[in-house]
Amino acid sequence: MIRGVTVVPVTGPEAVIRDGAVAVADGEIVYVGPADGLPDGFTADRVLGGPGMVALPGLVNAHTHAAMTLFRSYADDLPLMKWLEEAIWPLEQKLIAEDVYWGTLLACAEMLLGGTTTFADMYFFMDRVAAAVEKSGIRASLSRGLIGIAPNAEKALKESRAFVREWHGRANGRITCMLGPHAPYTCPPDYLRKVVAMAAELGVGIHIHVAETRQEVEGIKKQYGCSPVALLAETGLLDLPVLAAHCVHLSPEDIAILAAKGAAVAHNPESNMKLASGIAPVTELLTAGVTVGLGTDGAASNNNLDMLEEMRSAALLQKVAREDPEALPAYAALEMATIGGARALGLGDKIGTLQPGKRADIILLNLRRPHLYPPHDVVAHIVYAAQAGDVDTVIVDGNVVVEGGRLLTLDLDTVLDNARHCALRLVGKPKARSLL
Ligand SMILES: N[C@@H](CCSC[C@H]1O[C@@H](n2cnc3c(=O)[nH]cnc32)[C@H](O)[C@@H]1O)C(=O)O
Ligand SMILES: [Zn+2]
Repeated sequence: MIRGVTVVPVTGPEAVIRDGAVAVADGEIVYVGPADGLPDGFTADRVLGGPGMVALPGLVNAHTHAAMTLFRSYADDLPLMKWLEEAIWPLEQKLIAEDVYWGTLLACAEMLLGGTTTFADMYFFMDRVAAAVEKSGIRASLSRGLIGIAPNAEKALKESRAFVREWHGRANGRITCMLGPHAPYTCPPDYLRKVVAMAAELGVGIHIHVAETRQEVEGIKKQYGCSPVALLAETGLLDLPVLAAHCVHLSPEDIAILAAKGAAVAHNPESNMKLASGIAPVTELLTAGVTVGLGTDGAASNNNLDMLEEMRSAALLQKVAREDPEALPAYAALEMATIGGARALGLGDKIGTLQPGKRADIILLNLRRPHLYPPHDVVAHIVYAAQAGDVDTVIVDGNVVVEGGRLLTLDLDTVLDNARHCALRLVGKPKARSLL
């Protein structure tokens, strides 16, 4: 049980419970409300919380490549295609299973300590990613990245099927799976059709990068005579549950298609800013009724996995883009980082708000900090002023994994040392400013 806290359940813009309580049994939330409204005779084996603490749903990072933490600050200040083709993809050729395991554990440590309880990942060596998720105690939706034009395209598709069969629903349901065709520019329509057939057969959704850059949209138009979104609709991909990352360059028709098909978008404002990809039409997407989650993308293009910071960036970016301070208000950003992301991952019934019947993915922020005083507006504080270091407690699926700002599931020094060792082997000769 959590008590003596302010509860922000993310069930409505005004829903704030002062002196609230959240009770959990068998990993499920059984009560959310005022502390004095708890059922008579309710006893708890363990009581968390205290003055100055705020309980809210764990944050959902709706798009990342966790093991790319190993490439953090390896290649900065480049546009997407140059970054991918000249820096990242050559290094990824050298990745071994061990690297992905330690890189993912590093990401899980960073995310949990910053209040993220769920992430959507697209990468490879996914068995190792799943093992890291299982060990760290975080929740994740995992997709094996598929590049249709690569020599391993068919093999990767087979691997995906085996991966979904083995891992979907594992770790007490903390792990779910999707198929991960990388993007329309790396997966030709015929390949996408095979992915669609397999996803339908397995009963899983699809995680894909869409309309990330102007160059992508122009290339697809030239090759197929339509937009990336229209091309995906044509292959039948949008008839399945879809998590579309980026969606920066969309026409009004594209937005209408996404809305009509019920596709969800993962908005990644910091990655989009850093790679100078552009500004996603988040306000228009929300107005059209599209589900929008929030993601960091990989640490190599962000360069952190901090969802509190990402909420702030999302809100500020919409305001600047539209020259409208009322655009994407604090509560809308908080929704995107919680229930929006949960829905985008197909987990809207399970997580994303604090409500009875949902799994207990709960975080406590400590508001008794100089930069969070005085607390005029708790939601504005969470979005505009809080930092990862304010996360005190993290609960995933009813298990306490962070307490007093310390990770209980992993030995941090071991994770850091192994990640450094992997990074050093990958780059060979460190660059001048490297501290490896
Ligand atoms: N190369 C893999 C499959 C790709 S996994 C997903 C890929 O997405 C790449 N990636 C990361 N961020 C972005 C982005 O913002 N846009 C496009 N691709 C990205 C990432 O580097 C990785 O190569 C194989 O051997 O089968
Ligand atoms: Zn990505």
